[in-house]
Amino acid sequence: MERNLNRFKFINNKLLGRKKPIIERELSSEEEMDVISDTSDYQTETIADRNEVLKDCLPLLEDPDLESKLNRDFLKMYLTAAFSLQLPSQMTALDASQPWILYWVANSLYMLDAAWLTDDHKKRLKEKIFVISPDGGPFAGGIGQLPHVAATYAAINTLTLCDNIDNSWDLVNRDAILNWLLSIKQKNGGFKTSFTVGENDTRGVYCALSIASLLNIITPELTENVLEYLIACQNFEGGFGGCPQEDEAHGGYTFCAVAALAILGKLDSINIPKLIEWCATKQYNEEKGFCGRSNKLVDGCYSFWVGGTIAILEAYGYGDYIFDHDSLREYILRCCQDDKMPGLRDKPGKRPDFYHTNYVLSGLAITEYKFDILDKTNATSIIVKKRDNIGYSELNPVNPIYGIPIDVASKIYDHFR
Ligand SMILES: CC(C)=CCC/C(C)=C/CC/C(C)=C/COP(=O)(O)OP(=O)(O)O
Ligand SMILES: [Zn+2]
Repeated sequence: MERNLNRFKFINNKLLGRKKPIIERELSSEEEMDVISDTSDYQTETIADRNEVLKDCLPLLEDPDLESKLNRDFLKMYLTAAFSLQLPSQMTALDASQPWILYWVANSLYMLDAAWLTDDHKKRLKEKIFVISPDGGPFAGGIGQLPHVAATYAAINTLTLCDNIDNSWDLVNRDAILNWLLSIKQKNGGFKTSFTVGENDTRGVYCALSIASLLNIITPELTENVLEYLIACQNFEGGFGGCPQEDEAHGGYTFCAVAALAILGKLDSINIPKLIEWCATKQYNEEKGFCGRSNKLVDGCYSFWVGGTIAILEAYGYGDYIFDHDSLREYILRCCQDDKMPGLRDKPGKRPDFYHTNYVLSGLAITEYKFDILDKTNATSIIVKKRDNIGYSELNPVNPIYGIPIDVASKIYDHFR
């Protein structure tokens, strides 16, 4: 047993993960019948971790006294407190992510009820963004920091949610943002996160294209080689890794690649059936929610990263029932909220936070609507219909490509055209 454990640790540490060689074999249909996933004899860290999660989730999923209902008022209290209370000191770790916090809070409030994001909130959000970057962009994560593509994405989404309060959309320096995006563009079609430094992966591509399409500053120079870069990120699993020809498929990087392809109007350039299969297999039967990578743990934020990817596919006509909507709702409503702690969380045992509140809520909104698109060359022209026979949490529908409500995305798009 001890020997086995060491062997599995060796396999886990040295062979699994990003360096794992890929072995694919076609099975005959008879062989397929014999393949039963039976891990009962083995104990690996992965299996032990998942069993712990199941121990926490199953009682909540099966509790007859627990109601599968969103506690909207509790969430409102949690989100509005962000405007009046000093944030806890542990949040200094997010010092370079200030526009992200603003976006998560504003977006969550707006999804719950557009009127809950008041004009006073909007003015304060807008002021904060322009205090960080008084020149109107590109935007940094905090005062005195370098402009960053993810901070600029979050800042533009926040200003979009603020609905041009005090004419703030016209204070955005679109020329400076375009020139800066071109300065972080790489020859291989990717984007670095900052000028000369930072990561180059599908997050950068998505943020750059999302910003540029909302502000109407997309040029041929900006999109040169981007399609080739994204196509090369889809791997044998069907999902997308962060970088071309390199990475394990991951829900976050897959969302970024698929949303970027939608903005380019090029979803038909990838292997859609494999992508659908990969997305569908990220939902666990037992926990009912999504994980972000094969054999990893369920996490509420993938309700959006994977659920949003599926909603994009649905909008572009690639299928209506790629995942089990009712099951995801059960995971979200029973395992991601708690009547003692406001806010939404990754999984039972974790503390709620603004990031998970935003993406779990966005995922919940996605379960309640059917997605379609009016004009495939305009990613803000997504439309929705309420799904039949599914619960309703009175959430404003989200445009899954931009991660903001449909109405505000199309409003800023129209403003700059
Ligand atoms: C717009 C933008 C910048 C989007 C970012 C998308 C993205 C990459 C999201 C992933 C976030 C996440 C939960 C990472 C955890 O990885 P992990 O390895 O700790 O967790 P795992 O075990 O679930 O894979
Ligand atoms: Zn998460």
